[in-house]
Amino acid sequence: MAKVLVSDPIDQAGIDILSQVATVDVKIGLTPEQFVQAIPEYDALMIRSGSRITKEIIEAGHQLKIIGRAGVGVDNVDVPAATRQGIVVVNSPEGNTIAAAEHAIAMMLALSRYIPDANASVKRGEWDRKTFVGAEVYKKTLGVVGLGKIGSHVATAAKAMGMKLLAYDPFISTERAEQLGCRLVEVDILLQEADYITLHIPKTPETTHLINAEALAKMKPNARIINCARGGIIDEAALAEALKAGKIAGAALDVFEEEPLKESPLRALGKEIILTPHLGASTTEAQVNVAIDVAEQIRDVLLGLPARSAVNIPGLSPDILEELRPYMQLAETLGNLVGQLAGGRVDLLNVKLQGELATNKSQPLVVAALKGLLSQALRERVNYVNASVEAKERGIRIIETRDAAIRDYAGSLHLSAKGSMGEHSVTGALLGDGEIRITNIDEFPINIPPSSHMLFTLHRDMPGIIGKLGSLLGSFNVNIASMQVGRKIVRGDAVMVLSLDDPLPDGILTEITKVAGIRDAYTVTL
Ligand SMILES: NC(=O)C1=CN([C@@H]2O[C@H](COP(=O)(O)OP(=O)(O)OC[C@H]3O[C@@H](n4cnc5c(N)ncnc54)[C@H](O)[C@@H]3O)[C@@H](O)[C@H]2O)C=CC1
Ligand SMILES: O=C(O)CCC(=O)C(=O)O
Repeated sequence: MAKVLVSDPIDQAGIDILSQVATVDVKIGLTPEQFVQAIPEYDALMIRSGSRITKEIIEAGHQLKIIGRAGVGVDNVDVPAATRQGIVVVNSPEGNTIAAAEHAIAMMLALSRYIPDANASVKRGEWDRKTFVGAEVYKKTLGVVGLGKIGSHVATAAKAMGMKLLAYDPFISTERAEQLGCRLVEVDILLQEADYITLHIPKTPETTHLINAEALAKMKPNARIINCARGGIIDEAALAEALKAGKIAGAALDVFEEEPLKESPLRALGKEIILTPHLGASTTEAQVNVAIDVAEQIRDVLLGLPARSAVNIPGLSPDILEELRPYMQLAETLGNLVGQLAGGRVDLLNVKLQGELATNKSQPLVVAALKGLLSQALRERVNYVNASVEAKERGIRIIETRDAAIRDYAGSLHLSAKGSMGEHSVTGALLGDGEIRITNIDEFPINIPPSSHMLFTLHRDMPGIIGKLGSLLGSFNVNIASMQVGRKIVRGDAVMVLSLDDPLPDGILTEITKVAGIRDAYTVTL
């Protein structure tokens, strides 16, 4: 049975789903060293934001097939390292949207009315009504940085509270912003005009310290900023300075440059700052949602099915995959075949998507062809996740072309590869029942299904050659299952394709090329 390691607190609903297909070990609070030691025996790993999955941990996970992040941000996983190792990384893009948005709204209101400090003072036995005179959000301007799922929900709620809305998001259309009642502006305008700023962007090199001393200096003295997105988007030292100097009025932070928050000048500040320990997703509802969402994906991947929210397999959604499934096998088989014909060290793969396959949706077929091409070298180490990375690292150039003209089949795939044994091409298609047919080899027409052991020859079409080859194979005790000749003109160049019941013994290829008229011979194992 497969084994899953759960290294952060996950709702029981998720554990129950995992237990349908795997043995589940819950081990919270592992040190990096303990992680490296533990991980080799696991097929899957399920985490929240508490575990940092480094390259070292990933490289030690020899059996890992999937890392599931029960939440949105995958910045605590070294995704490139996982991709290189062929490990699918999945998340739950929507399971905690509402929880995080509501936390941001709660932070905005709590900050405006000093609720945490007022509450603490009453609990201390005080009755101080002067210190905690707050501000209304009604008719104030909220600047939303990042108008994605969470930012959109925050905008909708804030609009209902009578706030005016600005938004900064270079990847969102003006129409979408207008639909949400937001005026789309540049970041500087937002910083200068907003009374409240709320951040809902991922942490990337571009967004790291987006809110630094310079940005803080542009904000109004009455402005308050909320970060329920990711630590490090705000420069914490600069924020502490700005709050101390009264350059802005307040800040509410749920996320920090380093978590858990250690020694920090932020702790020394008063009612103008609220700090929560990364609670954005911490609602019962969100935790059930993300646990179920991610556990289902882990279960599916362990059962050999696709994941619906893989962050490192672009374009391979289950719907598209379902539609393309029969063609994926075709692409892999042809990739494997052309890779063997072209020899090792392929440096160019040309993939032509023909007929009804000539659409953008067919892009995963290129990945499948690459997977097939690399399978001789990498065996089970290559998969849909790492095929493109592996190809790039090996310097394989990929040319993808589309030709919508319908030929003999509704959709067909033409691959050509240049390698150490020259340039070779194959074309293939599917019969009505989904059976694969190789329809062309090196531009010679044939019609043959792939088989485990195949022999291809390039020869002159002349009497007696088939018989000689048959006798030679017979003398080596190799049984021929089927045979076909493809030629363009009578007595011209031709290819012969043989399906064999047995693998070819060593040395026989040299004997085959000694047969008069045979120029080249290639064996292929599929
Ligand atoms: N505090 C917590 O517990 C939680 C935090 N999060 C964090 O909230 C953030 C937002 O999550 P979602 O709304 O689900 O993501 P999303 O992907 O739906 O939205 C992110 C938006 O940011 C925009 N964006 C990307 N780069 C940008 C840039 N340089 N400048 C401005 N906008 C940019 C994108 O166009 C997108 O519209 C993420 O960082 C996520 O990790 C999410 C859930 C819980
Ligand atoms: O797992 C958590 O509680 C954190 C959630 C979060 O930050 C995210 O989903 O990006």
